[in-house]
Amino acid sequence: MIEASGLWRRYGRGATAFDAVRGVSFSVRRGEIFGLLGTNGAGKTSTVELLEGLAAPSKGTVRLFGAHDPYRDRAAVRPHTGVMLQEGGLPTDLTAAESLRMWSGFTSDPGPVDEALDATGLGPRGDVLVKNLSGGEKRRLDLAMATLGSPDVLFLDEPTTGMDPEGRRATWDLITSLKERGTTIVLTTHYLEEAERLADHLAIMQAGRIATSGTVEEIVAASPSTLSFRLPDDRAAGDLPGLGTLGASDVHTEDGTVHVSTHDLQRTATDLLVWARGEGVALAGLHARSASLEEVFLQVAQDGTAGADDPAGADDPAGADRTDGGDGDPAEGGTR
Ligand SMILES: Nc1ncnc2c1ncn2[C@@H]1O[C@H](COP(=O)(O)OP(=O)(O)OP(=O)(O)O)[C@@H](O)[C@H]1O
Repeated sequence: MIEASGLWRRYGRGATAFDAVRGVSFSVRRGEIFGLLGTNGAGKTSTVELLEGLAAPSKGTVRLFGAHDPYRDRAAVRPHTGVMLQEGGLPTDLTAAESLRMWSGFTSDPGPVDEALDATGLGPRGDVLVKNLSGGEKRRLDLAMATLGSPDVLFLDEPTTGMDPEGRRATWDLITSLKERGTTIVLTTHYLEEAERLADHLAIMQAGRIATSGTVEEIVAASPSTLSFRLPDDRAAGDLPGLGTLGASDVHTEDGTVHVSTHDLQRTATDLLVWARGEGVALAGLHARSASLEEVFLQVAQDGTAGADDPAGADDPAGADRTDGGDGDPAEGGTR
């Protein structure tokens, strides 16, 4: 349903040019939820706007529904897509229900407004002016608008930011039910739990690039698992078998607890326990766990920071061949 190949997005030109997206590729199949994660400024929104057809890439291609360029074939693509931007820009002097009714007029095949209000938990707030809705309620209204036309592809940019835990869970349920009806969804989020719960596969962006991608299991499996324990007072980490013997990648001690990192948890745990039994050593508080998505995310953020001072486009020898903000084409200007 979505194919992004070698996407670049450059803001500005000349000395102030900045490549916010630097060679991003991925594909999303029908009925999948694709999660895009990354630190602030990593390039998520800049990427999603290219998928939405709000701007053209400086380089690379986007195809929706097999053959359509969402920027050039906007008229064909737009009726089948739903977009929830990070900032909705709703008219503030309409009520929630009036906003949805107005939006119905722009939407092909809109569903009933009452259903959209109920599905997003706004049923009792339909007659409230948008300017009087809370931040979380406005996000719900944005979501109601994005889903009003039962889109085949739905773009959700940080859909639950500002929502309370109940609203977040209700939104997760709604997103899950949309997926069950076959909607293809691209989701950006800062909530790792949200990505873990919803996304079939995800990518973590850093400094305009995809640092890692796959299912949560695949992403986490690439990072080491950890065995933690305390040794008796008369023992130190140096007494343990060597890294090679344990199949471990690192051993370090922090506040009296030994942490052993390994990509083969079963082997390292077995070898460690066999050693402990042979030596008559008790491993107090022994704890084994796989890496978490949070650890991988933090690792990517750290590595990316270290390498983020590349000059814009330094590894793009051809240079971006189109720029945002030029040539009198309003859609190519910065959209925010
Ligand atoms: N119109 C613009 N002109 C110049 N730079 C821009 C423009 N829009 C975005 N940027 C820059 O591009 C980079 C990526 O921004 P983007 O909004 O895509 O990041 P993001 O991953 O969505 O961040 P966040 O999680 O904070 O929403 C940032 O450094 C941002 O300052």
